Amino acid sequence: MSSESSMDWVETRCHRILDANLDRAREGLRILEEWCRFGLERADLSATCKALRQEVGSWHRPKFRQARDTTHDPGTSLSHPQERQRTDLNAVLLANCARVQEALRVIEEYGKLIEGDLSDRAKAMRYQIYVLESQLQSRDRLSRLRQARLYLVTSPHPRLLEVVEAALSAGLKLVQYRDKQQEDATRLETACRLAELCQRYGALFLVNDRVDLALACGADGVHLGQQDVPMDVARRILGPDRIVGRSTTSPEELARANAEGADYVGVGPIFATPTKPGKAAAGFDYLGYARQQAQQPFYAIGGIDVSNAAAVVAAGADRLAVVRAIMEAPDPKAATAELLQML
Ligand SMILES: Cc1ncc(COP(=O)(O)OP(=O)(O)O)c(N)n1
Ligand SMILES: Cc1nc(C(=O)O)sc1CCOP(=O)(O)O
Ligand SMILES: [Mg+2]
Repeated sequence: MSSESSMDWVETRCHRILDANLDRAREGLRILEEWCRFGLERADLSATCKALRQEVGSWHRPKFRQARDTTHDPGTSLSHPQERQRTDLNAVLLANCARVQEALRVIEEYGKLIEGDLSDRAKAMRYQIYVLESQLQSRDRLSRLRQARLYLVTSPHPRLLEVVEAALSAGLKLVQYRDKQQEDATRLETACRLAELCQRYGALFLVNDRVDLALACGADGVHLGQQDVPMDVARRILGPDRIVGRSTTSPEELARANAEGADYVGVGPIFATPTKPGKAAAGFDYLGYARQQAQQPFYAIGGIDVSNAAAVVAAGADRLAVVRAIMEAPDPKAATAELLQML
């Protein structure tokens, strides 16, 4: 093969690679656009996806399409089990964000051999997709939070991961790691393991009190009490895309949580509880008040289990947070399933 033809040979194959990845990027953007438009009903996000998709389309030169040779493409029959698996909507969004990012990375690299401007534009767009992914994750976190009716707040347990996994296997979708005794190194390690476990089950994972630990383990958010850092500090540290919850026990505390834009609030303790000794019950009166006044999802908490969950729901709670009802259950999976059934 002469050097000229070998150059043509490489160039033709680079055109094929660019052709395939331009299609891949456009297809992935279309999938994200459909959720933004019909799922989130977010005109701004769907317009962003549409504009990005149109721009990628404008890069698709005829010479790239002419290089297409699907018949001899060995990749058409290749597949990986993970490509067929989508555990939930979030997995669809994440997989297609990754698909677009990878395609743009390929266009950026091979574009350097063909068209420098194309490479630069692919690199710039890739960073836009990272931002879009965070926005989708944030919207997704809040929509997943709204769907989560049962909230497990953990307590120290010799087989903590096992208990939490049992509850996750029953369909639990919201976990908060709460441990006031351990030293930080152990808490960080446990938080990281719980974060990984929850991600595997498509559940949201938050850390109690400690914004630093929440940041370090990549948690979906943090739960703040009345004595913890201000909400704006937590958001500045975690970024705008994470969930920040606040405990409330009174109309004054609820008003403050509403004003500071808490993503959700705890409402309790409904009943006095040994898990939080010394805190008087706020009772059904405050629960009824919160139902009227809360401007965000609220979780009734404090002394709740299967024996009184129906009464708490009847008194106005749509969502429940529990510690002992699952952490101290002989069968955490069954206890979780029963509570979910009641919600
Ligand atoms: C969902 C939920 N609601 C309330 C609390 C209590 O938080 P806080 O007031 O910070 O008290 P401690 O949990 O820190 O003892 C919570 N953790 N989760
Ligand atoms: C962690 C916590 N916060 C509360 C509040 O009212 O803010 S009550 C509580 C403990 C709830 O434990 P159990 O489900 O075992 O009663
Ligand atoms: Mg606290």
